[in-house]
Amino acid sequence: MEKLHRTFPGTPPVEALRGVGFTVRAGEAVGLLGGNGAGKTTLLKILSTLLLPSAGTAHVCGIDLAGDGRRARRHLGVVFGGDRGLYPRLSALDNIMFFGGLSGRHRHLRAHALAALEEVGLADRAKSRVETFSKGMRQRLHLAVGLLDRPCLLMLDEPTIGLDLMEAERVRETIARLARDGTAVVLTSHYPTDIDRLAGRVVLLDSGTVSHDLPIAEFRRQAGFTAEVRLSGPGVAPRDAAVLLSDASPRIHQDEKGWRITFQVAAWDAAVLDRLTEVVRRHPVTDIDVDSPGVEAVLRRLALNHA
Ligand SMILES: Nc1ncnc2c1ncn2[C@@H]1O[C@H](COP(=O)(O)OP(=O)(O)OP(=O)(O)O)[C@@H](O)[C@H]1O
Repeated sequence: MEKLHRTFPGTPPVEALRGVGFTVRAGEAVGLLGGNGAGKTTLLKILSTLLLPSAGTAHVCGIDLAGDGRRARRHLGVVFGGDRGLYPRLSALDNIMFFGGLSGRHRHLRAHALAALEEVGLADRAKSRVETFSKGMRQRLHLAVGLLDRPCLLMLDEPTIGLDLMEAERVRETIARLARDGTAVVLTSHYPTDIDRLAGRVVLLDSGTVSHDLPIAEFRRQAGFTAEVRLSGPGVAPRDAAVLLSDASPRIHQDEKGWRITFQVAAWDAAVLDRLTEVVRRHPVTDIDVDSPGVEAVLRRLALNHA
């Protein structure tokens, strides 16, 4: 994508995209993030040829999306979250055959449809009506439709929305496998876990422009700390522990079961470890949890800086 602009007419006009450009390589999964109204859906619509940009260009597998949308579409897969866009009274196989037919694919359609169902773990339910499917199964069927043409670019808009933990994980596993096998993936999600688990890179949109485009490890470093540590123990929170850790802004939580002190480590070094050891030596610490910052911590920090 290069310098993509999209303005929606109105008074005043809305500039949804203001010069967005980035590249997604084969086998790369990019997490497309941004608050409500940042421009994610507009961008996905342009990339799936549903909307033309006001200016700028985008290519998929070397094909100009605006110039030859029909040919480009054969290389694109689009998966939206939620229940939209399936025919409940048709079987899974008939749904996928229908959408395959619409995209102009006729040769070996049935065999490809069955292979896509196999890929998402629905082969044994191929003949069942979609109205008998759980949300997770419907979402996997959406994925199967998106996979039918073996797209080189797969776009997923909130692919795990409304799914339980197990189903969300199954969907994520399928997406991760596709990226490993060489598909370029662009994924939006308001669930940080999706991005943490899947994205190799994060592109953050802010009011229609790219504010961050970083490998995931570097994006996580924007959180401003290396680790969050939680110490807990029985009884009353030790005051000197908070003093020992004072430059790490410790937060103390006390309840009837005991205490918990949470603090952030900017960078691990001997001084931090010494102070931690001192707390453990002086007090009956029963648990130490250490977490690296995830995407959520970064987004929280950026939102705070914004405010
Ligand atoms: N058809 C339209 N007509 C007018 N304005 C629109 C239209 N579609 C989107 N917009 C506006 O463009 C901006 C970007 O919207 P978009 O839906 O792309 O954001 P988003 O990042 O997908 O947000 P969300 O996370 O809430 O889905 C918003 O200000 C929105 O109101």
